[in-house]
Amino acid sequence: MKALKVLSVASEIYPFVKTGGLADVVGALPAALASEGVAVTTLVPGYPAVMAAVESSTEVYHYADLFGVEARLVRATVQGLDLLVLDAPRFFDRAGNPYLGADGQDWHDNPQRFAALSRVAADLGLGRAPLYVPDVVHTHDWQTGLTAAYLHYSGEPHAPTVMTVHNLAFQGQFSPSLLSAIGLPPYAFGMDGVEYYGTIGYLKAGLQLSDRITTVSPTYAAEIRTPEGGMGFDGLLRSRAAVVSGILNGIDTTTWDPATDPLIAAPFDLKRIEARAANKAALQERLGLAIDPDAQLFGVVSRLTWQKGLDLLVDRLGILLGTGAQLAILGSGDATIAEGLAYATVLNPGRVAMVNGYNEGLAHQIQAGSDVILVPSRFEPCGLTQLCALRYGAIPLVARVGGLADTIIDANEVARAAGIGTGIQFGSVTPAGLEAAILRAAELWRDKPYWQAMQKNAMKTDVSWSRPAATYAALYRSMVAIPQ
Ligand SMILES: Nc1ncnc2c1ncn2[C@@H]1O[C@H](COP(=O)(O)OP(=O)(O)O[C@H]2O[C@H](CO)[C@@H](O)[C@H](O)[C@H]2O)[C@@H](O)[C@H]1O
Repeated sequence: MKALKVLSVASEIYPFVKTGGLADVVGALPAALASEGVAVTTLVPGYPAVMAAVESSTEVYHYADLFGVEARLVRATVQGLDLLVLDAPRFFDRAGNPYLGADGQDWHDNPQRFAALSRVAADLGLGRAPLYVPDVVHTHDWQTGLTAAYLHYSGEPHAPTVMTVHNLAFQGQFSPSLLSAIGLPPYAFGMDGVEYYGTIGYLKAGLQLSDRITTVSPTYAAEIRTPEGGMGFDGLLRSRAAVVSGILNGIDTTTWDPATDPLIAAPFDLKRIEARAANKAALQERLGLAIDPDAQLFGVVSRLTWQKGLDLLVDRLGILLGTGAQLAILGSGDATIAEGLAYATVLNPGRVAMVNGYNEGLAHQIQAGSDVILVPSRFEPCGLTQLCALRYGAIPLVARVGGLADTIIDANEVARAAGIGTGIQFGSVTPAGLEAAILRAAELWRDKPYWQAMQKNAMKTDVSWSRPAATYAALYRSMVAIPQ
């Protein structure tokens, strides 16, 4: 079968630039899809970290004036990834976060920066760079949403588009006065175009004008079509329900392999599950927690935002500690949430530890050494942390929302009797809901044979990219038949 050429377009990609799970998925898709006969090329902005990684490249296109700046589009293979890099120094050669300046505010020219990324993706989709012409254009999140608009308003034949929503909370809304500056015609500013509650909506444009829409779990695909979960887009998504689907994320099972992980203290697998104990002791030691094999150790690896529900944990910390448990947190983000958690460590030395920051090694150690991984999210499109937890035999305790609902089998009475169950879910994402789940976790912890059965069930769960990749490949193949 002829390899299908898919242009994936995103504002971040692991291992070069990551602020969240989007980067992990964008970085993992190419390898996962290669075995499905799909050749993915990823278009990303030329941030300093990306430019530094590019050793040699070929120029594919040159822009004398891309929304006011000069730019080159170059192609390079870096660490096995086939990249198209938008080298536009005046937009992307800036230290720090892809979206925010050192003052924590959005870069003032974000509308132009991400319009430029989308404009280039559209030019490729229109076949304007003969060195690379994709069969399908796959965009991710609001930063690439205008791609579908540029293609649509070109009025020319072009590659079909699919947009994946990793998080509906980030919508990219900008002033309508920018319409001509970002190269859109006046008639694009309507309900069936890019207009969104009086603004130009980048995510709106993608959701309205892409041929297909996916999100990262079936449950989230259903939730976003409801007023509670739609964040303003439920009506649009209901009207486009026929082209909306949910495809679960996977994780890189080579990087996340407890049998070979060089970042953890002691390797283990299904047959040597008892070796987890050495990882637990090493983690307790590293974080200054009491070295106690019997204390149930809860771990958190998370962005600290309202979405992730960690304020609920602060609220019910007393309950958790009351069961004799310990808590290890790694997170970065919202200063108020971080302060609440840091204060808890001061009050509970040896029982609560918090590391504020981004740390990959520690993330692996928390997965390998914790007994439970907490993910009390208010909403969760898919979630990767609980997938890593399954693979590492750390029992996920999760809110029953989005991809968390789809990936964890709750160890309720029926599941327990049947010997199935991979984790603990709670339905009401409130302090009381979390409290009940923590108390259930404590009770299950006392039933050691069942706890170990759960760990084994968890570790046997397929969290790889193989099934999702096959589903994406089938979707792309169904799209190349779309007449434009
Ligand atoms: N301080 C830290 N140090 C080290 N590692 C850290 C870390 N904080 C987070 N991580 C890791 O980064 C990844 C983030 O994944 P999430 O699924 O939580 O993504 P996020 O909510 O950012 O993204 C959105 O996109 C992804 C991808 O589609 C969806 O799964 C998700 O539901 C959606 O909200 C996880 O592997 C996590 O362990």
